[in-house]
Amino acid sequence: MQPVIRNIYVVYGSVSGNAKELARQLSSDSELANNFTITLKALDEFDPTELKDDTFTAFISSSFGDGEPPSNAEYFWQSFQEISQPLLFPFAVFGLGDTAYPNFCGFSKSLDSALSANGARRLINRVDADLSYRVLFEEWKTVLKAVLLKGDLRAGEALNISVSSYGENALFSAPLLSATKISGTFPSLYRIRICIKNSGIRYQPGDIVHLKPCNTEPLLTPFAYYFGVSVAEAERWLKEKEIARISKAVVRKIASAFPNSDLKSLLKYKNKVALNDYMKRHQFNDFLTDFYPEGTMTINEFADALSGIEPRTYSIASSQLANADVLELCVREVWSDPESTSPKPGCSTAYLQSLNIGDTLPLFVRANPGFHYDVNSPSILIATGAGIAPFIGYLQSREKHQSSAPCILFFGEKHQSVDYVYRDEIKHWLDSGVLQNCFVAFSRDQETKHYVQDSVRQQHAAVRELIDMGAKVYVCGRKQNLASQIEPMLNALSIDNSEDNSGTYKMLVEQNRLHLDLF
Ligand SMILES: Cc1cc2nc3c(=O)[nH]c(=O)nc-3n(C[C@H](O)[C@H](O)[C@H](O)COP(=O)(O)O)c2cc1C
Repeated sequence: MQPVIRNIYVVYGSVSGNAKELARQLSSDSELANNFTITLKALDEFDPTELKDDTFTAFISSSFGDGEPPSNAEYFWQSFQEISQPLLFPFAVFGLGDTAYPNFCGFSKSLDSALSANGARRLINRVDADLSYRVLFEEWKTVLKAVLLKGDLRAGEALNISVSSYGENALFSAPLLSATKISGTFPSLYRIRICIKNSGIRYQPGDIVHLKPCNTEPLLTPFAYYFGVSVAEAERWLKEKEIARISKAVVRKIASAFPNSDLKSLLKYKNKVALNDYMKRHQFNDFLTDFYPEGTMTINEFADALSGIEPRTYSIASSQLANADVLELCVREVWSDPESTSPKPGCSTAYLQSLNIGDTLPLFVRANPGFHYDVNSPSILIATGAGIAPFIGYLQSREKHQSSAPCILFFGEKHQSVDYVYRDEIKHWLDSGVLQNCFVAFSRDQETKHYVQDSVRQQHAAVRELIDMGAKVYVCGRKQNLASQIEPMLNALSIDNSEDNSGTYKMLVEQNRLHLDLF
């Protein structure tokens, strides 16, 4: 016979207060309070070895870092590892987390299995809740009451409401809603709209989509020719292999299995720059024809040496506040050696171009907390090209929040006539006061190149004013174009005639007001 439960401990681990609020709510439930003695504690104040089998413990905790305990559960978790005696009490775990983190509900999952491994009796199946935790909490509470007040143990064993998280080994298949070319200068930008309805995916502007493409006909055909097989056969061996991006590790593997003197020389340290340049401008089919006569290796020997396709990452270009079921991307097409007479599409470019509306894209979303937007703070957004993507999400969320903190946008591209992407949306945001100003820099519209950093310098007074108001600065664009420009661009804003001209950049970094997303 199971011992009678007389007491309930509600213990929580919480940083920003979500788990604590749920714990408070549970501990003050009148039906439970009428039947049990209830104690509410933070996990760090709780000693599980004190509990007897007449005390049910409800663990409610979030996860932080890489699926680690929140700060007020760290001491508990460390002491827990040292417990040697068996635990006898009945328990249930309700975890709060965010599916955008790779280790979704990592701490509550570890806690649930460690309690059970130490002998504690799980009365209710664990719940892994995402940001919509309130709805799941109500369901959990109903089951908890059925178990504790009515002795309905089956209800606890049958509960199955956890949110599953997506990752590299559990991709969500998201139907394509539309793919529109939105800029003219080659290589172009595309606006991709994807349906995430019923996925449970929650994201914030600034977060990242990992898309796992596969190789399609334009990439597979040259391999079919080279190996003398059908495209279907090439697809069978190479569909999921990284054939568009050459990596040193794979080149070394092939060179060691199939020695070649030219390749051996290229792999020497002194030829590092030449090798990097070769890898940047070529794909593996060029590599095969450049170094190996046909017949040197079979398609399966070649496939064995290759690695699997790495997911491609893109900044999300939308806010879920604007549309919870749709996720947007702003993607630049990739061609190897775009200046040559016969550029070849990258894997993801060819893959996206092969899709029809309604086809599904395998993906997952990861949080990027360093680039989340603070709607309550004045802000300066600086983007080049596809770097506009997260800022579209920021501006959508500003609109929904009716943010009154001022915001200005700088955007750089090549030609105003064909590359001014999101022009209508920007105009709407300017007209409606969501955005206070937008300064554009089109580099190729005049004799001397004019870049986004030149616009920032020109608008010195407006930028300085916002910085003095405490503005946060967000910069997104290609590393190659922007990385070396940011520090001088911001330091040029330091007060005129000031002796210390290194002030603004250092100050923004020290105050955590400079957010960079360079790709
Ligand atoms: C910096 C940071 C790191 C986080 N790391 C994780 C994580 O690794 N796994 C997870 O599931 N959730 C993670 N989260 C999400 C929190 O667990 C989630 O927001 C939770 O609702 C917070 O609850 P609390 O207010 O009780 O602490 C993280 C949140 C932040 C801000």
